[in-house]
Amino acid sequence: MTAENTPEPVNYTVVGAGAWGTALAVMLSRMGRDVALIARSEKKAQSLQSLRENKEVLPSIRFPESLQTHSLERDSGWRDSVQQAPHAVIILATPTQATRQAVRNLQQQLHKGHDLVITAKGLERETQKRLTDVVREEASEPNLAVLSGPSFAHDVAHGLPTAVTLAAPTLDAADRLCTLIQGQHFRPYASDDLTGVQLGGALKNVLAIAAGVVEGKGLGESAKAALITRGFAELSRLAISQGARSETLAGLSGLGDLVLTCSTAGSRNFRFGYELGKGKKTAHLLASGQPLAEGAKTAAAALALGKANGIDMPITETVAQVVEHDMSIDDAIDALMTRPLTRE
Ligand SMILES: NC(=O)C1=CN([C@@H]2O[C@H](COP(=O)(O)OP(=O)(O)OC[C@H]3O[C@@H](n4cnc5c(N)ncnc54)[C@H](O)[C@@H]3O)[C@@H](O)[C@H]2O)C=CC1
Ligand SMILES: O=C(CO)COP(=O)(O)O
Repeated sequence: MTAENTPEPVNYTVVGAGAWGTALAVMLSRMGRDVALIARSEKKAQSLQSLRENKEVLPSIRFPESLQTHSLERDSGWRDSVQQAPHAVIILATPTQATRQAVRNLQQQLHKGHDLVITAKGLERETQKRLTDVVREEASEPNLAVLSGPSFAHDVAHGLPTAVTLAAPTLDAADRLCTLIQGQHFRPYASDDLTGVQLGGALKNVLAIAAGVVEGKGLGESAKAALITRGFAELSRLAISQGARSETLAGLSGLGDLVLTCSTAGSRNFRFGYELGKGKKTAHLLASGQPLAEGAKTAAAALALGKANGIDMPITETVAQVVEHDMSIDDAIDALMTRPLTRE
């Protein structure tokens, strides 16, 4: 290949140095790509850079040499690198409720032609908006995509086989990004259903809290199977009312992720629900530094979206009552089991 047709190297920047951002940055850099992982604070960036691992969330996962860490607090030159790159893939791995603020912070870097990949799973609490809408309000230039699906940070960081959905406005755009984001054991499937992929990821977290409650309260495996099935029905009702396609919801980013997070204490949403099932209250869990459980903030937003669209969401409503208003688990069970009988 001559110098003229050698493709320009892609700039990879991952914003948010928590579990998911770190796992994705490690996965991408293991493929020999240069990756910048951007922490919120300079102190965190320096600690990651000197330890070469993220001890708090992914202990003993060594950073490949091609992974460098920087921060939003100090411009060590990474902002210019993104700004001047002919093509950058910027992966946003901050929590849902921090997404708007994170995009505002990156506005100078978000050029036309750059790809911005959203990986958070939730709805903005105040507005009930999906994150593509939130990001569009703050930055209209970059190409938007969404990465979602059954994928624990821990599994990806350990190089275990993982399949996810990568959605973009067109299948061509999604195909192109899949080739840029795939890893040796990280397999993205292309989709053009941004709505379905986002709503599947956001709503499964609410249902995972309910599944954790079932486990914590000892309600049995039959109850859990019923919850997952009826939960999937209400997830689908809301998502389809917003324009999602049913085949997306039955895929990796919907049913796939629902099954994963409702089945194991590896999920933080499940663990949050488990503690609620054991009688703990939300305020106590938040005060004791419980790790991020996106469903706790998305439940009320999803319920409001459902109400605005005339969609019945009994499980989501019950989770919102338990999380936001300390409804007792016994009352929650009664509320669900004494609803008028209906047809499947
Ligand atoms: N951990 C996992 O297995 C997976 C997580 N996700 C999603 O990824 C998102 C992030 O999750 P985790 O990384 O696991 O959470 P985390 O709590 O481990 O990390 C979040 C990180 O974002 C940083 N942050 C917060 N606000 C920020 C801001 N305004 N600007 C820059 N950085 C900011 C925090 O300092 C923290 O390092 C969530 O929406 C989650 O649902 C998706 C797939 C897998
Ligand atoms: O989304 C995830 C796996 O696909 C991670 O789930 P938790 O946020 O519940 O840990």
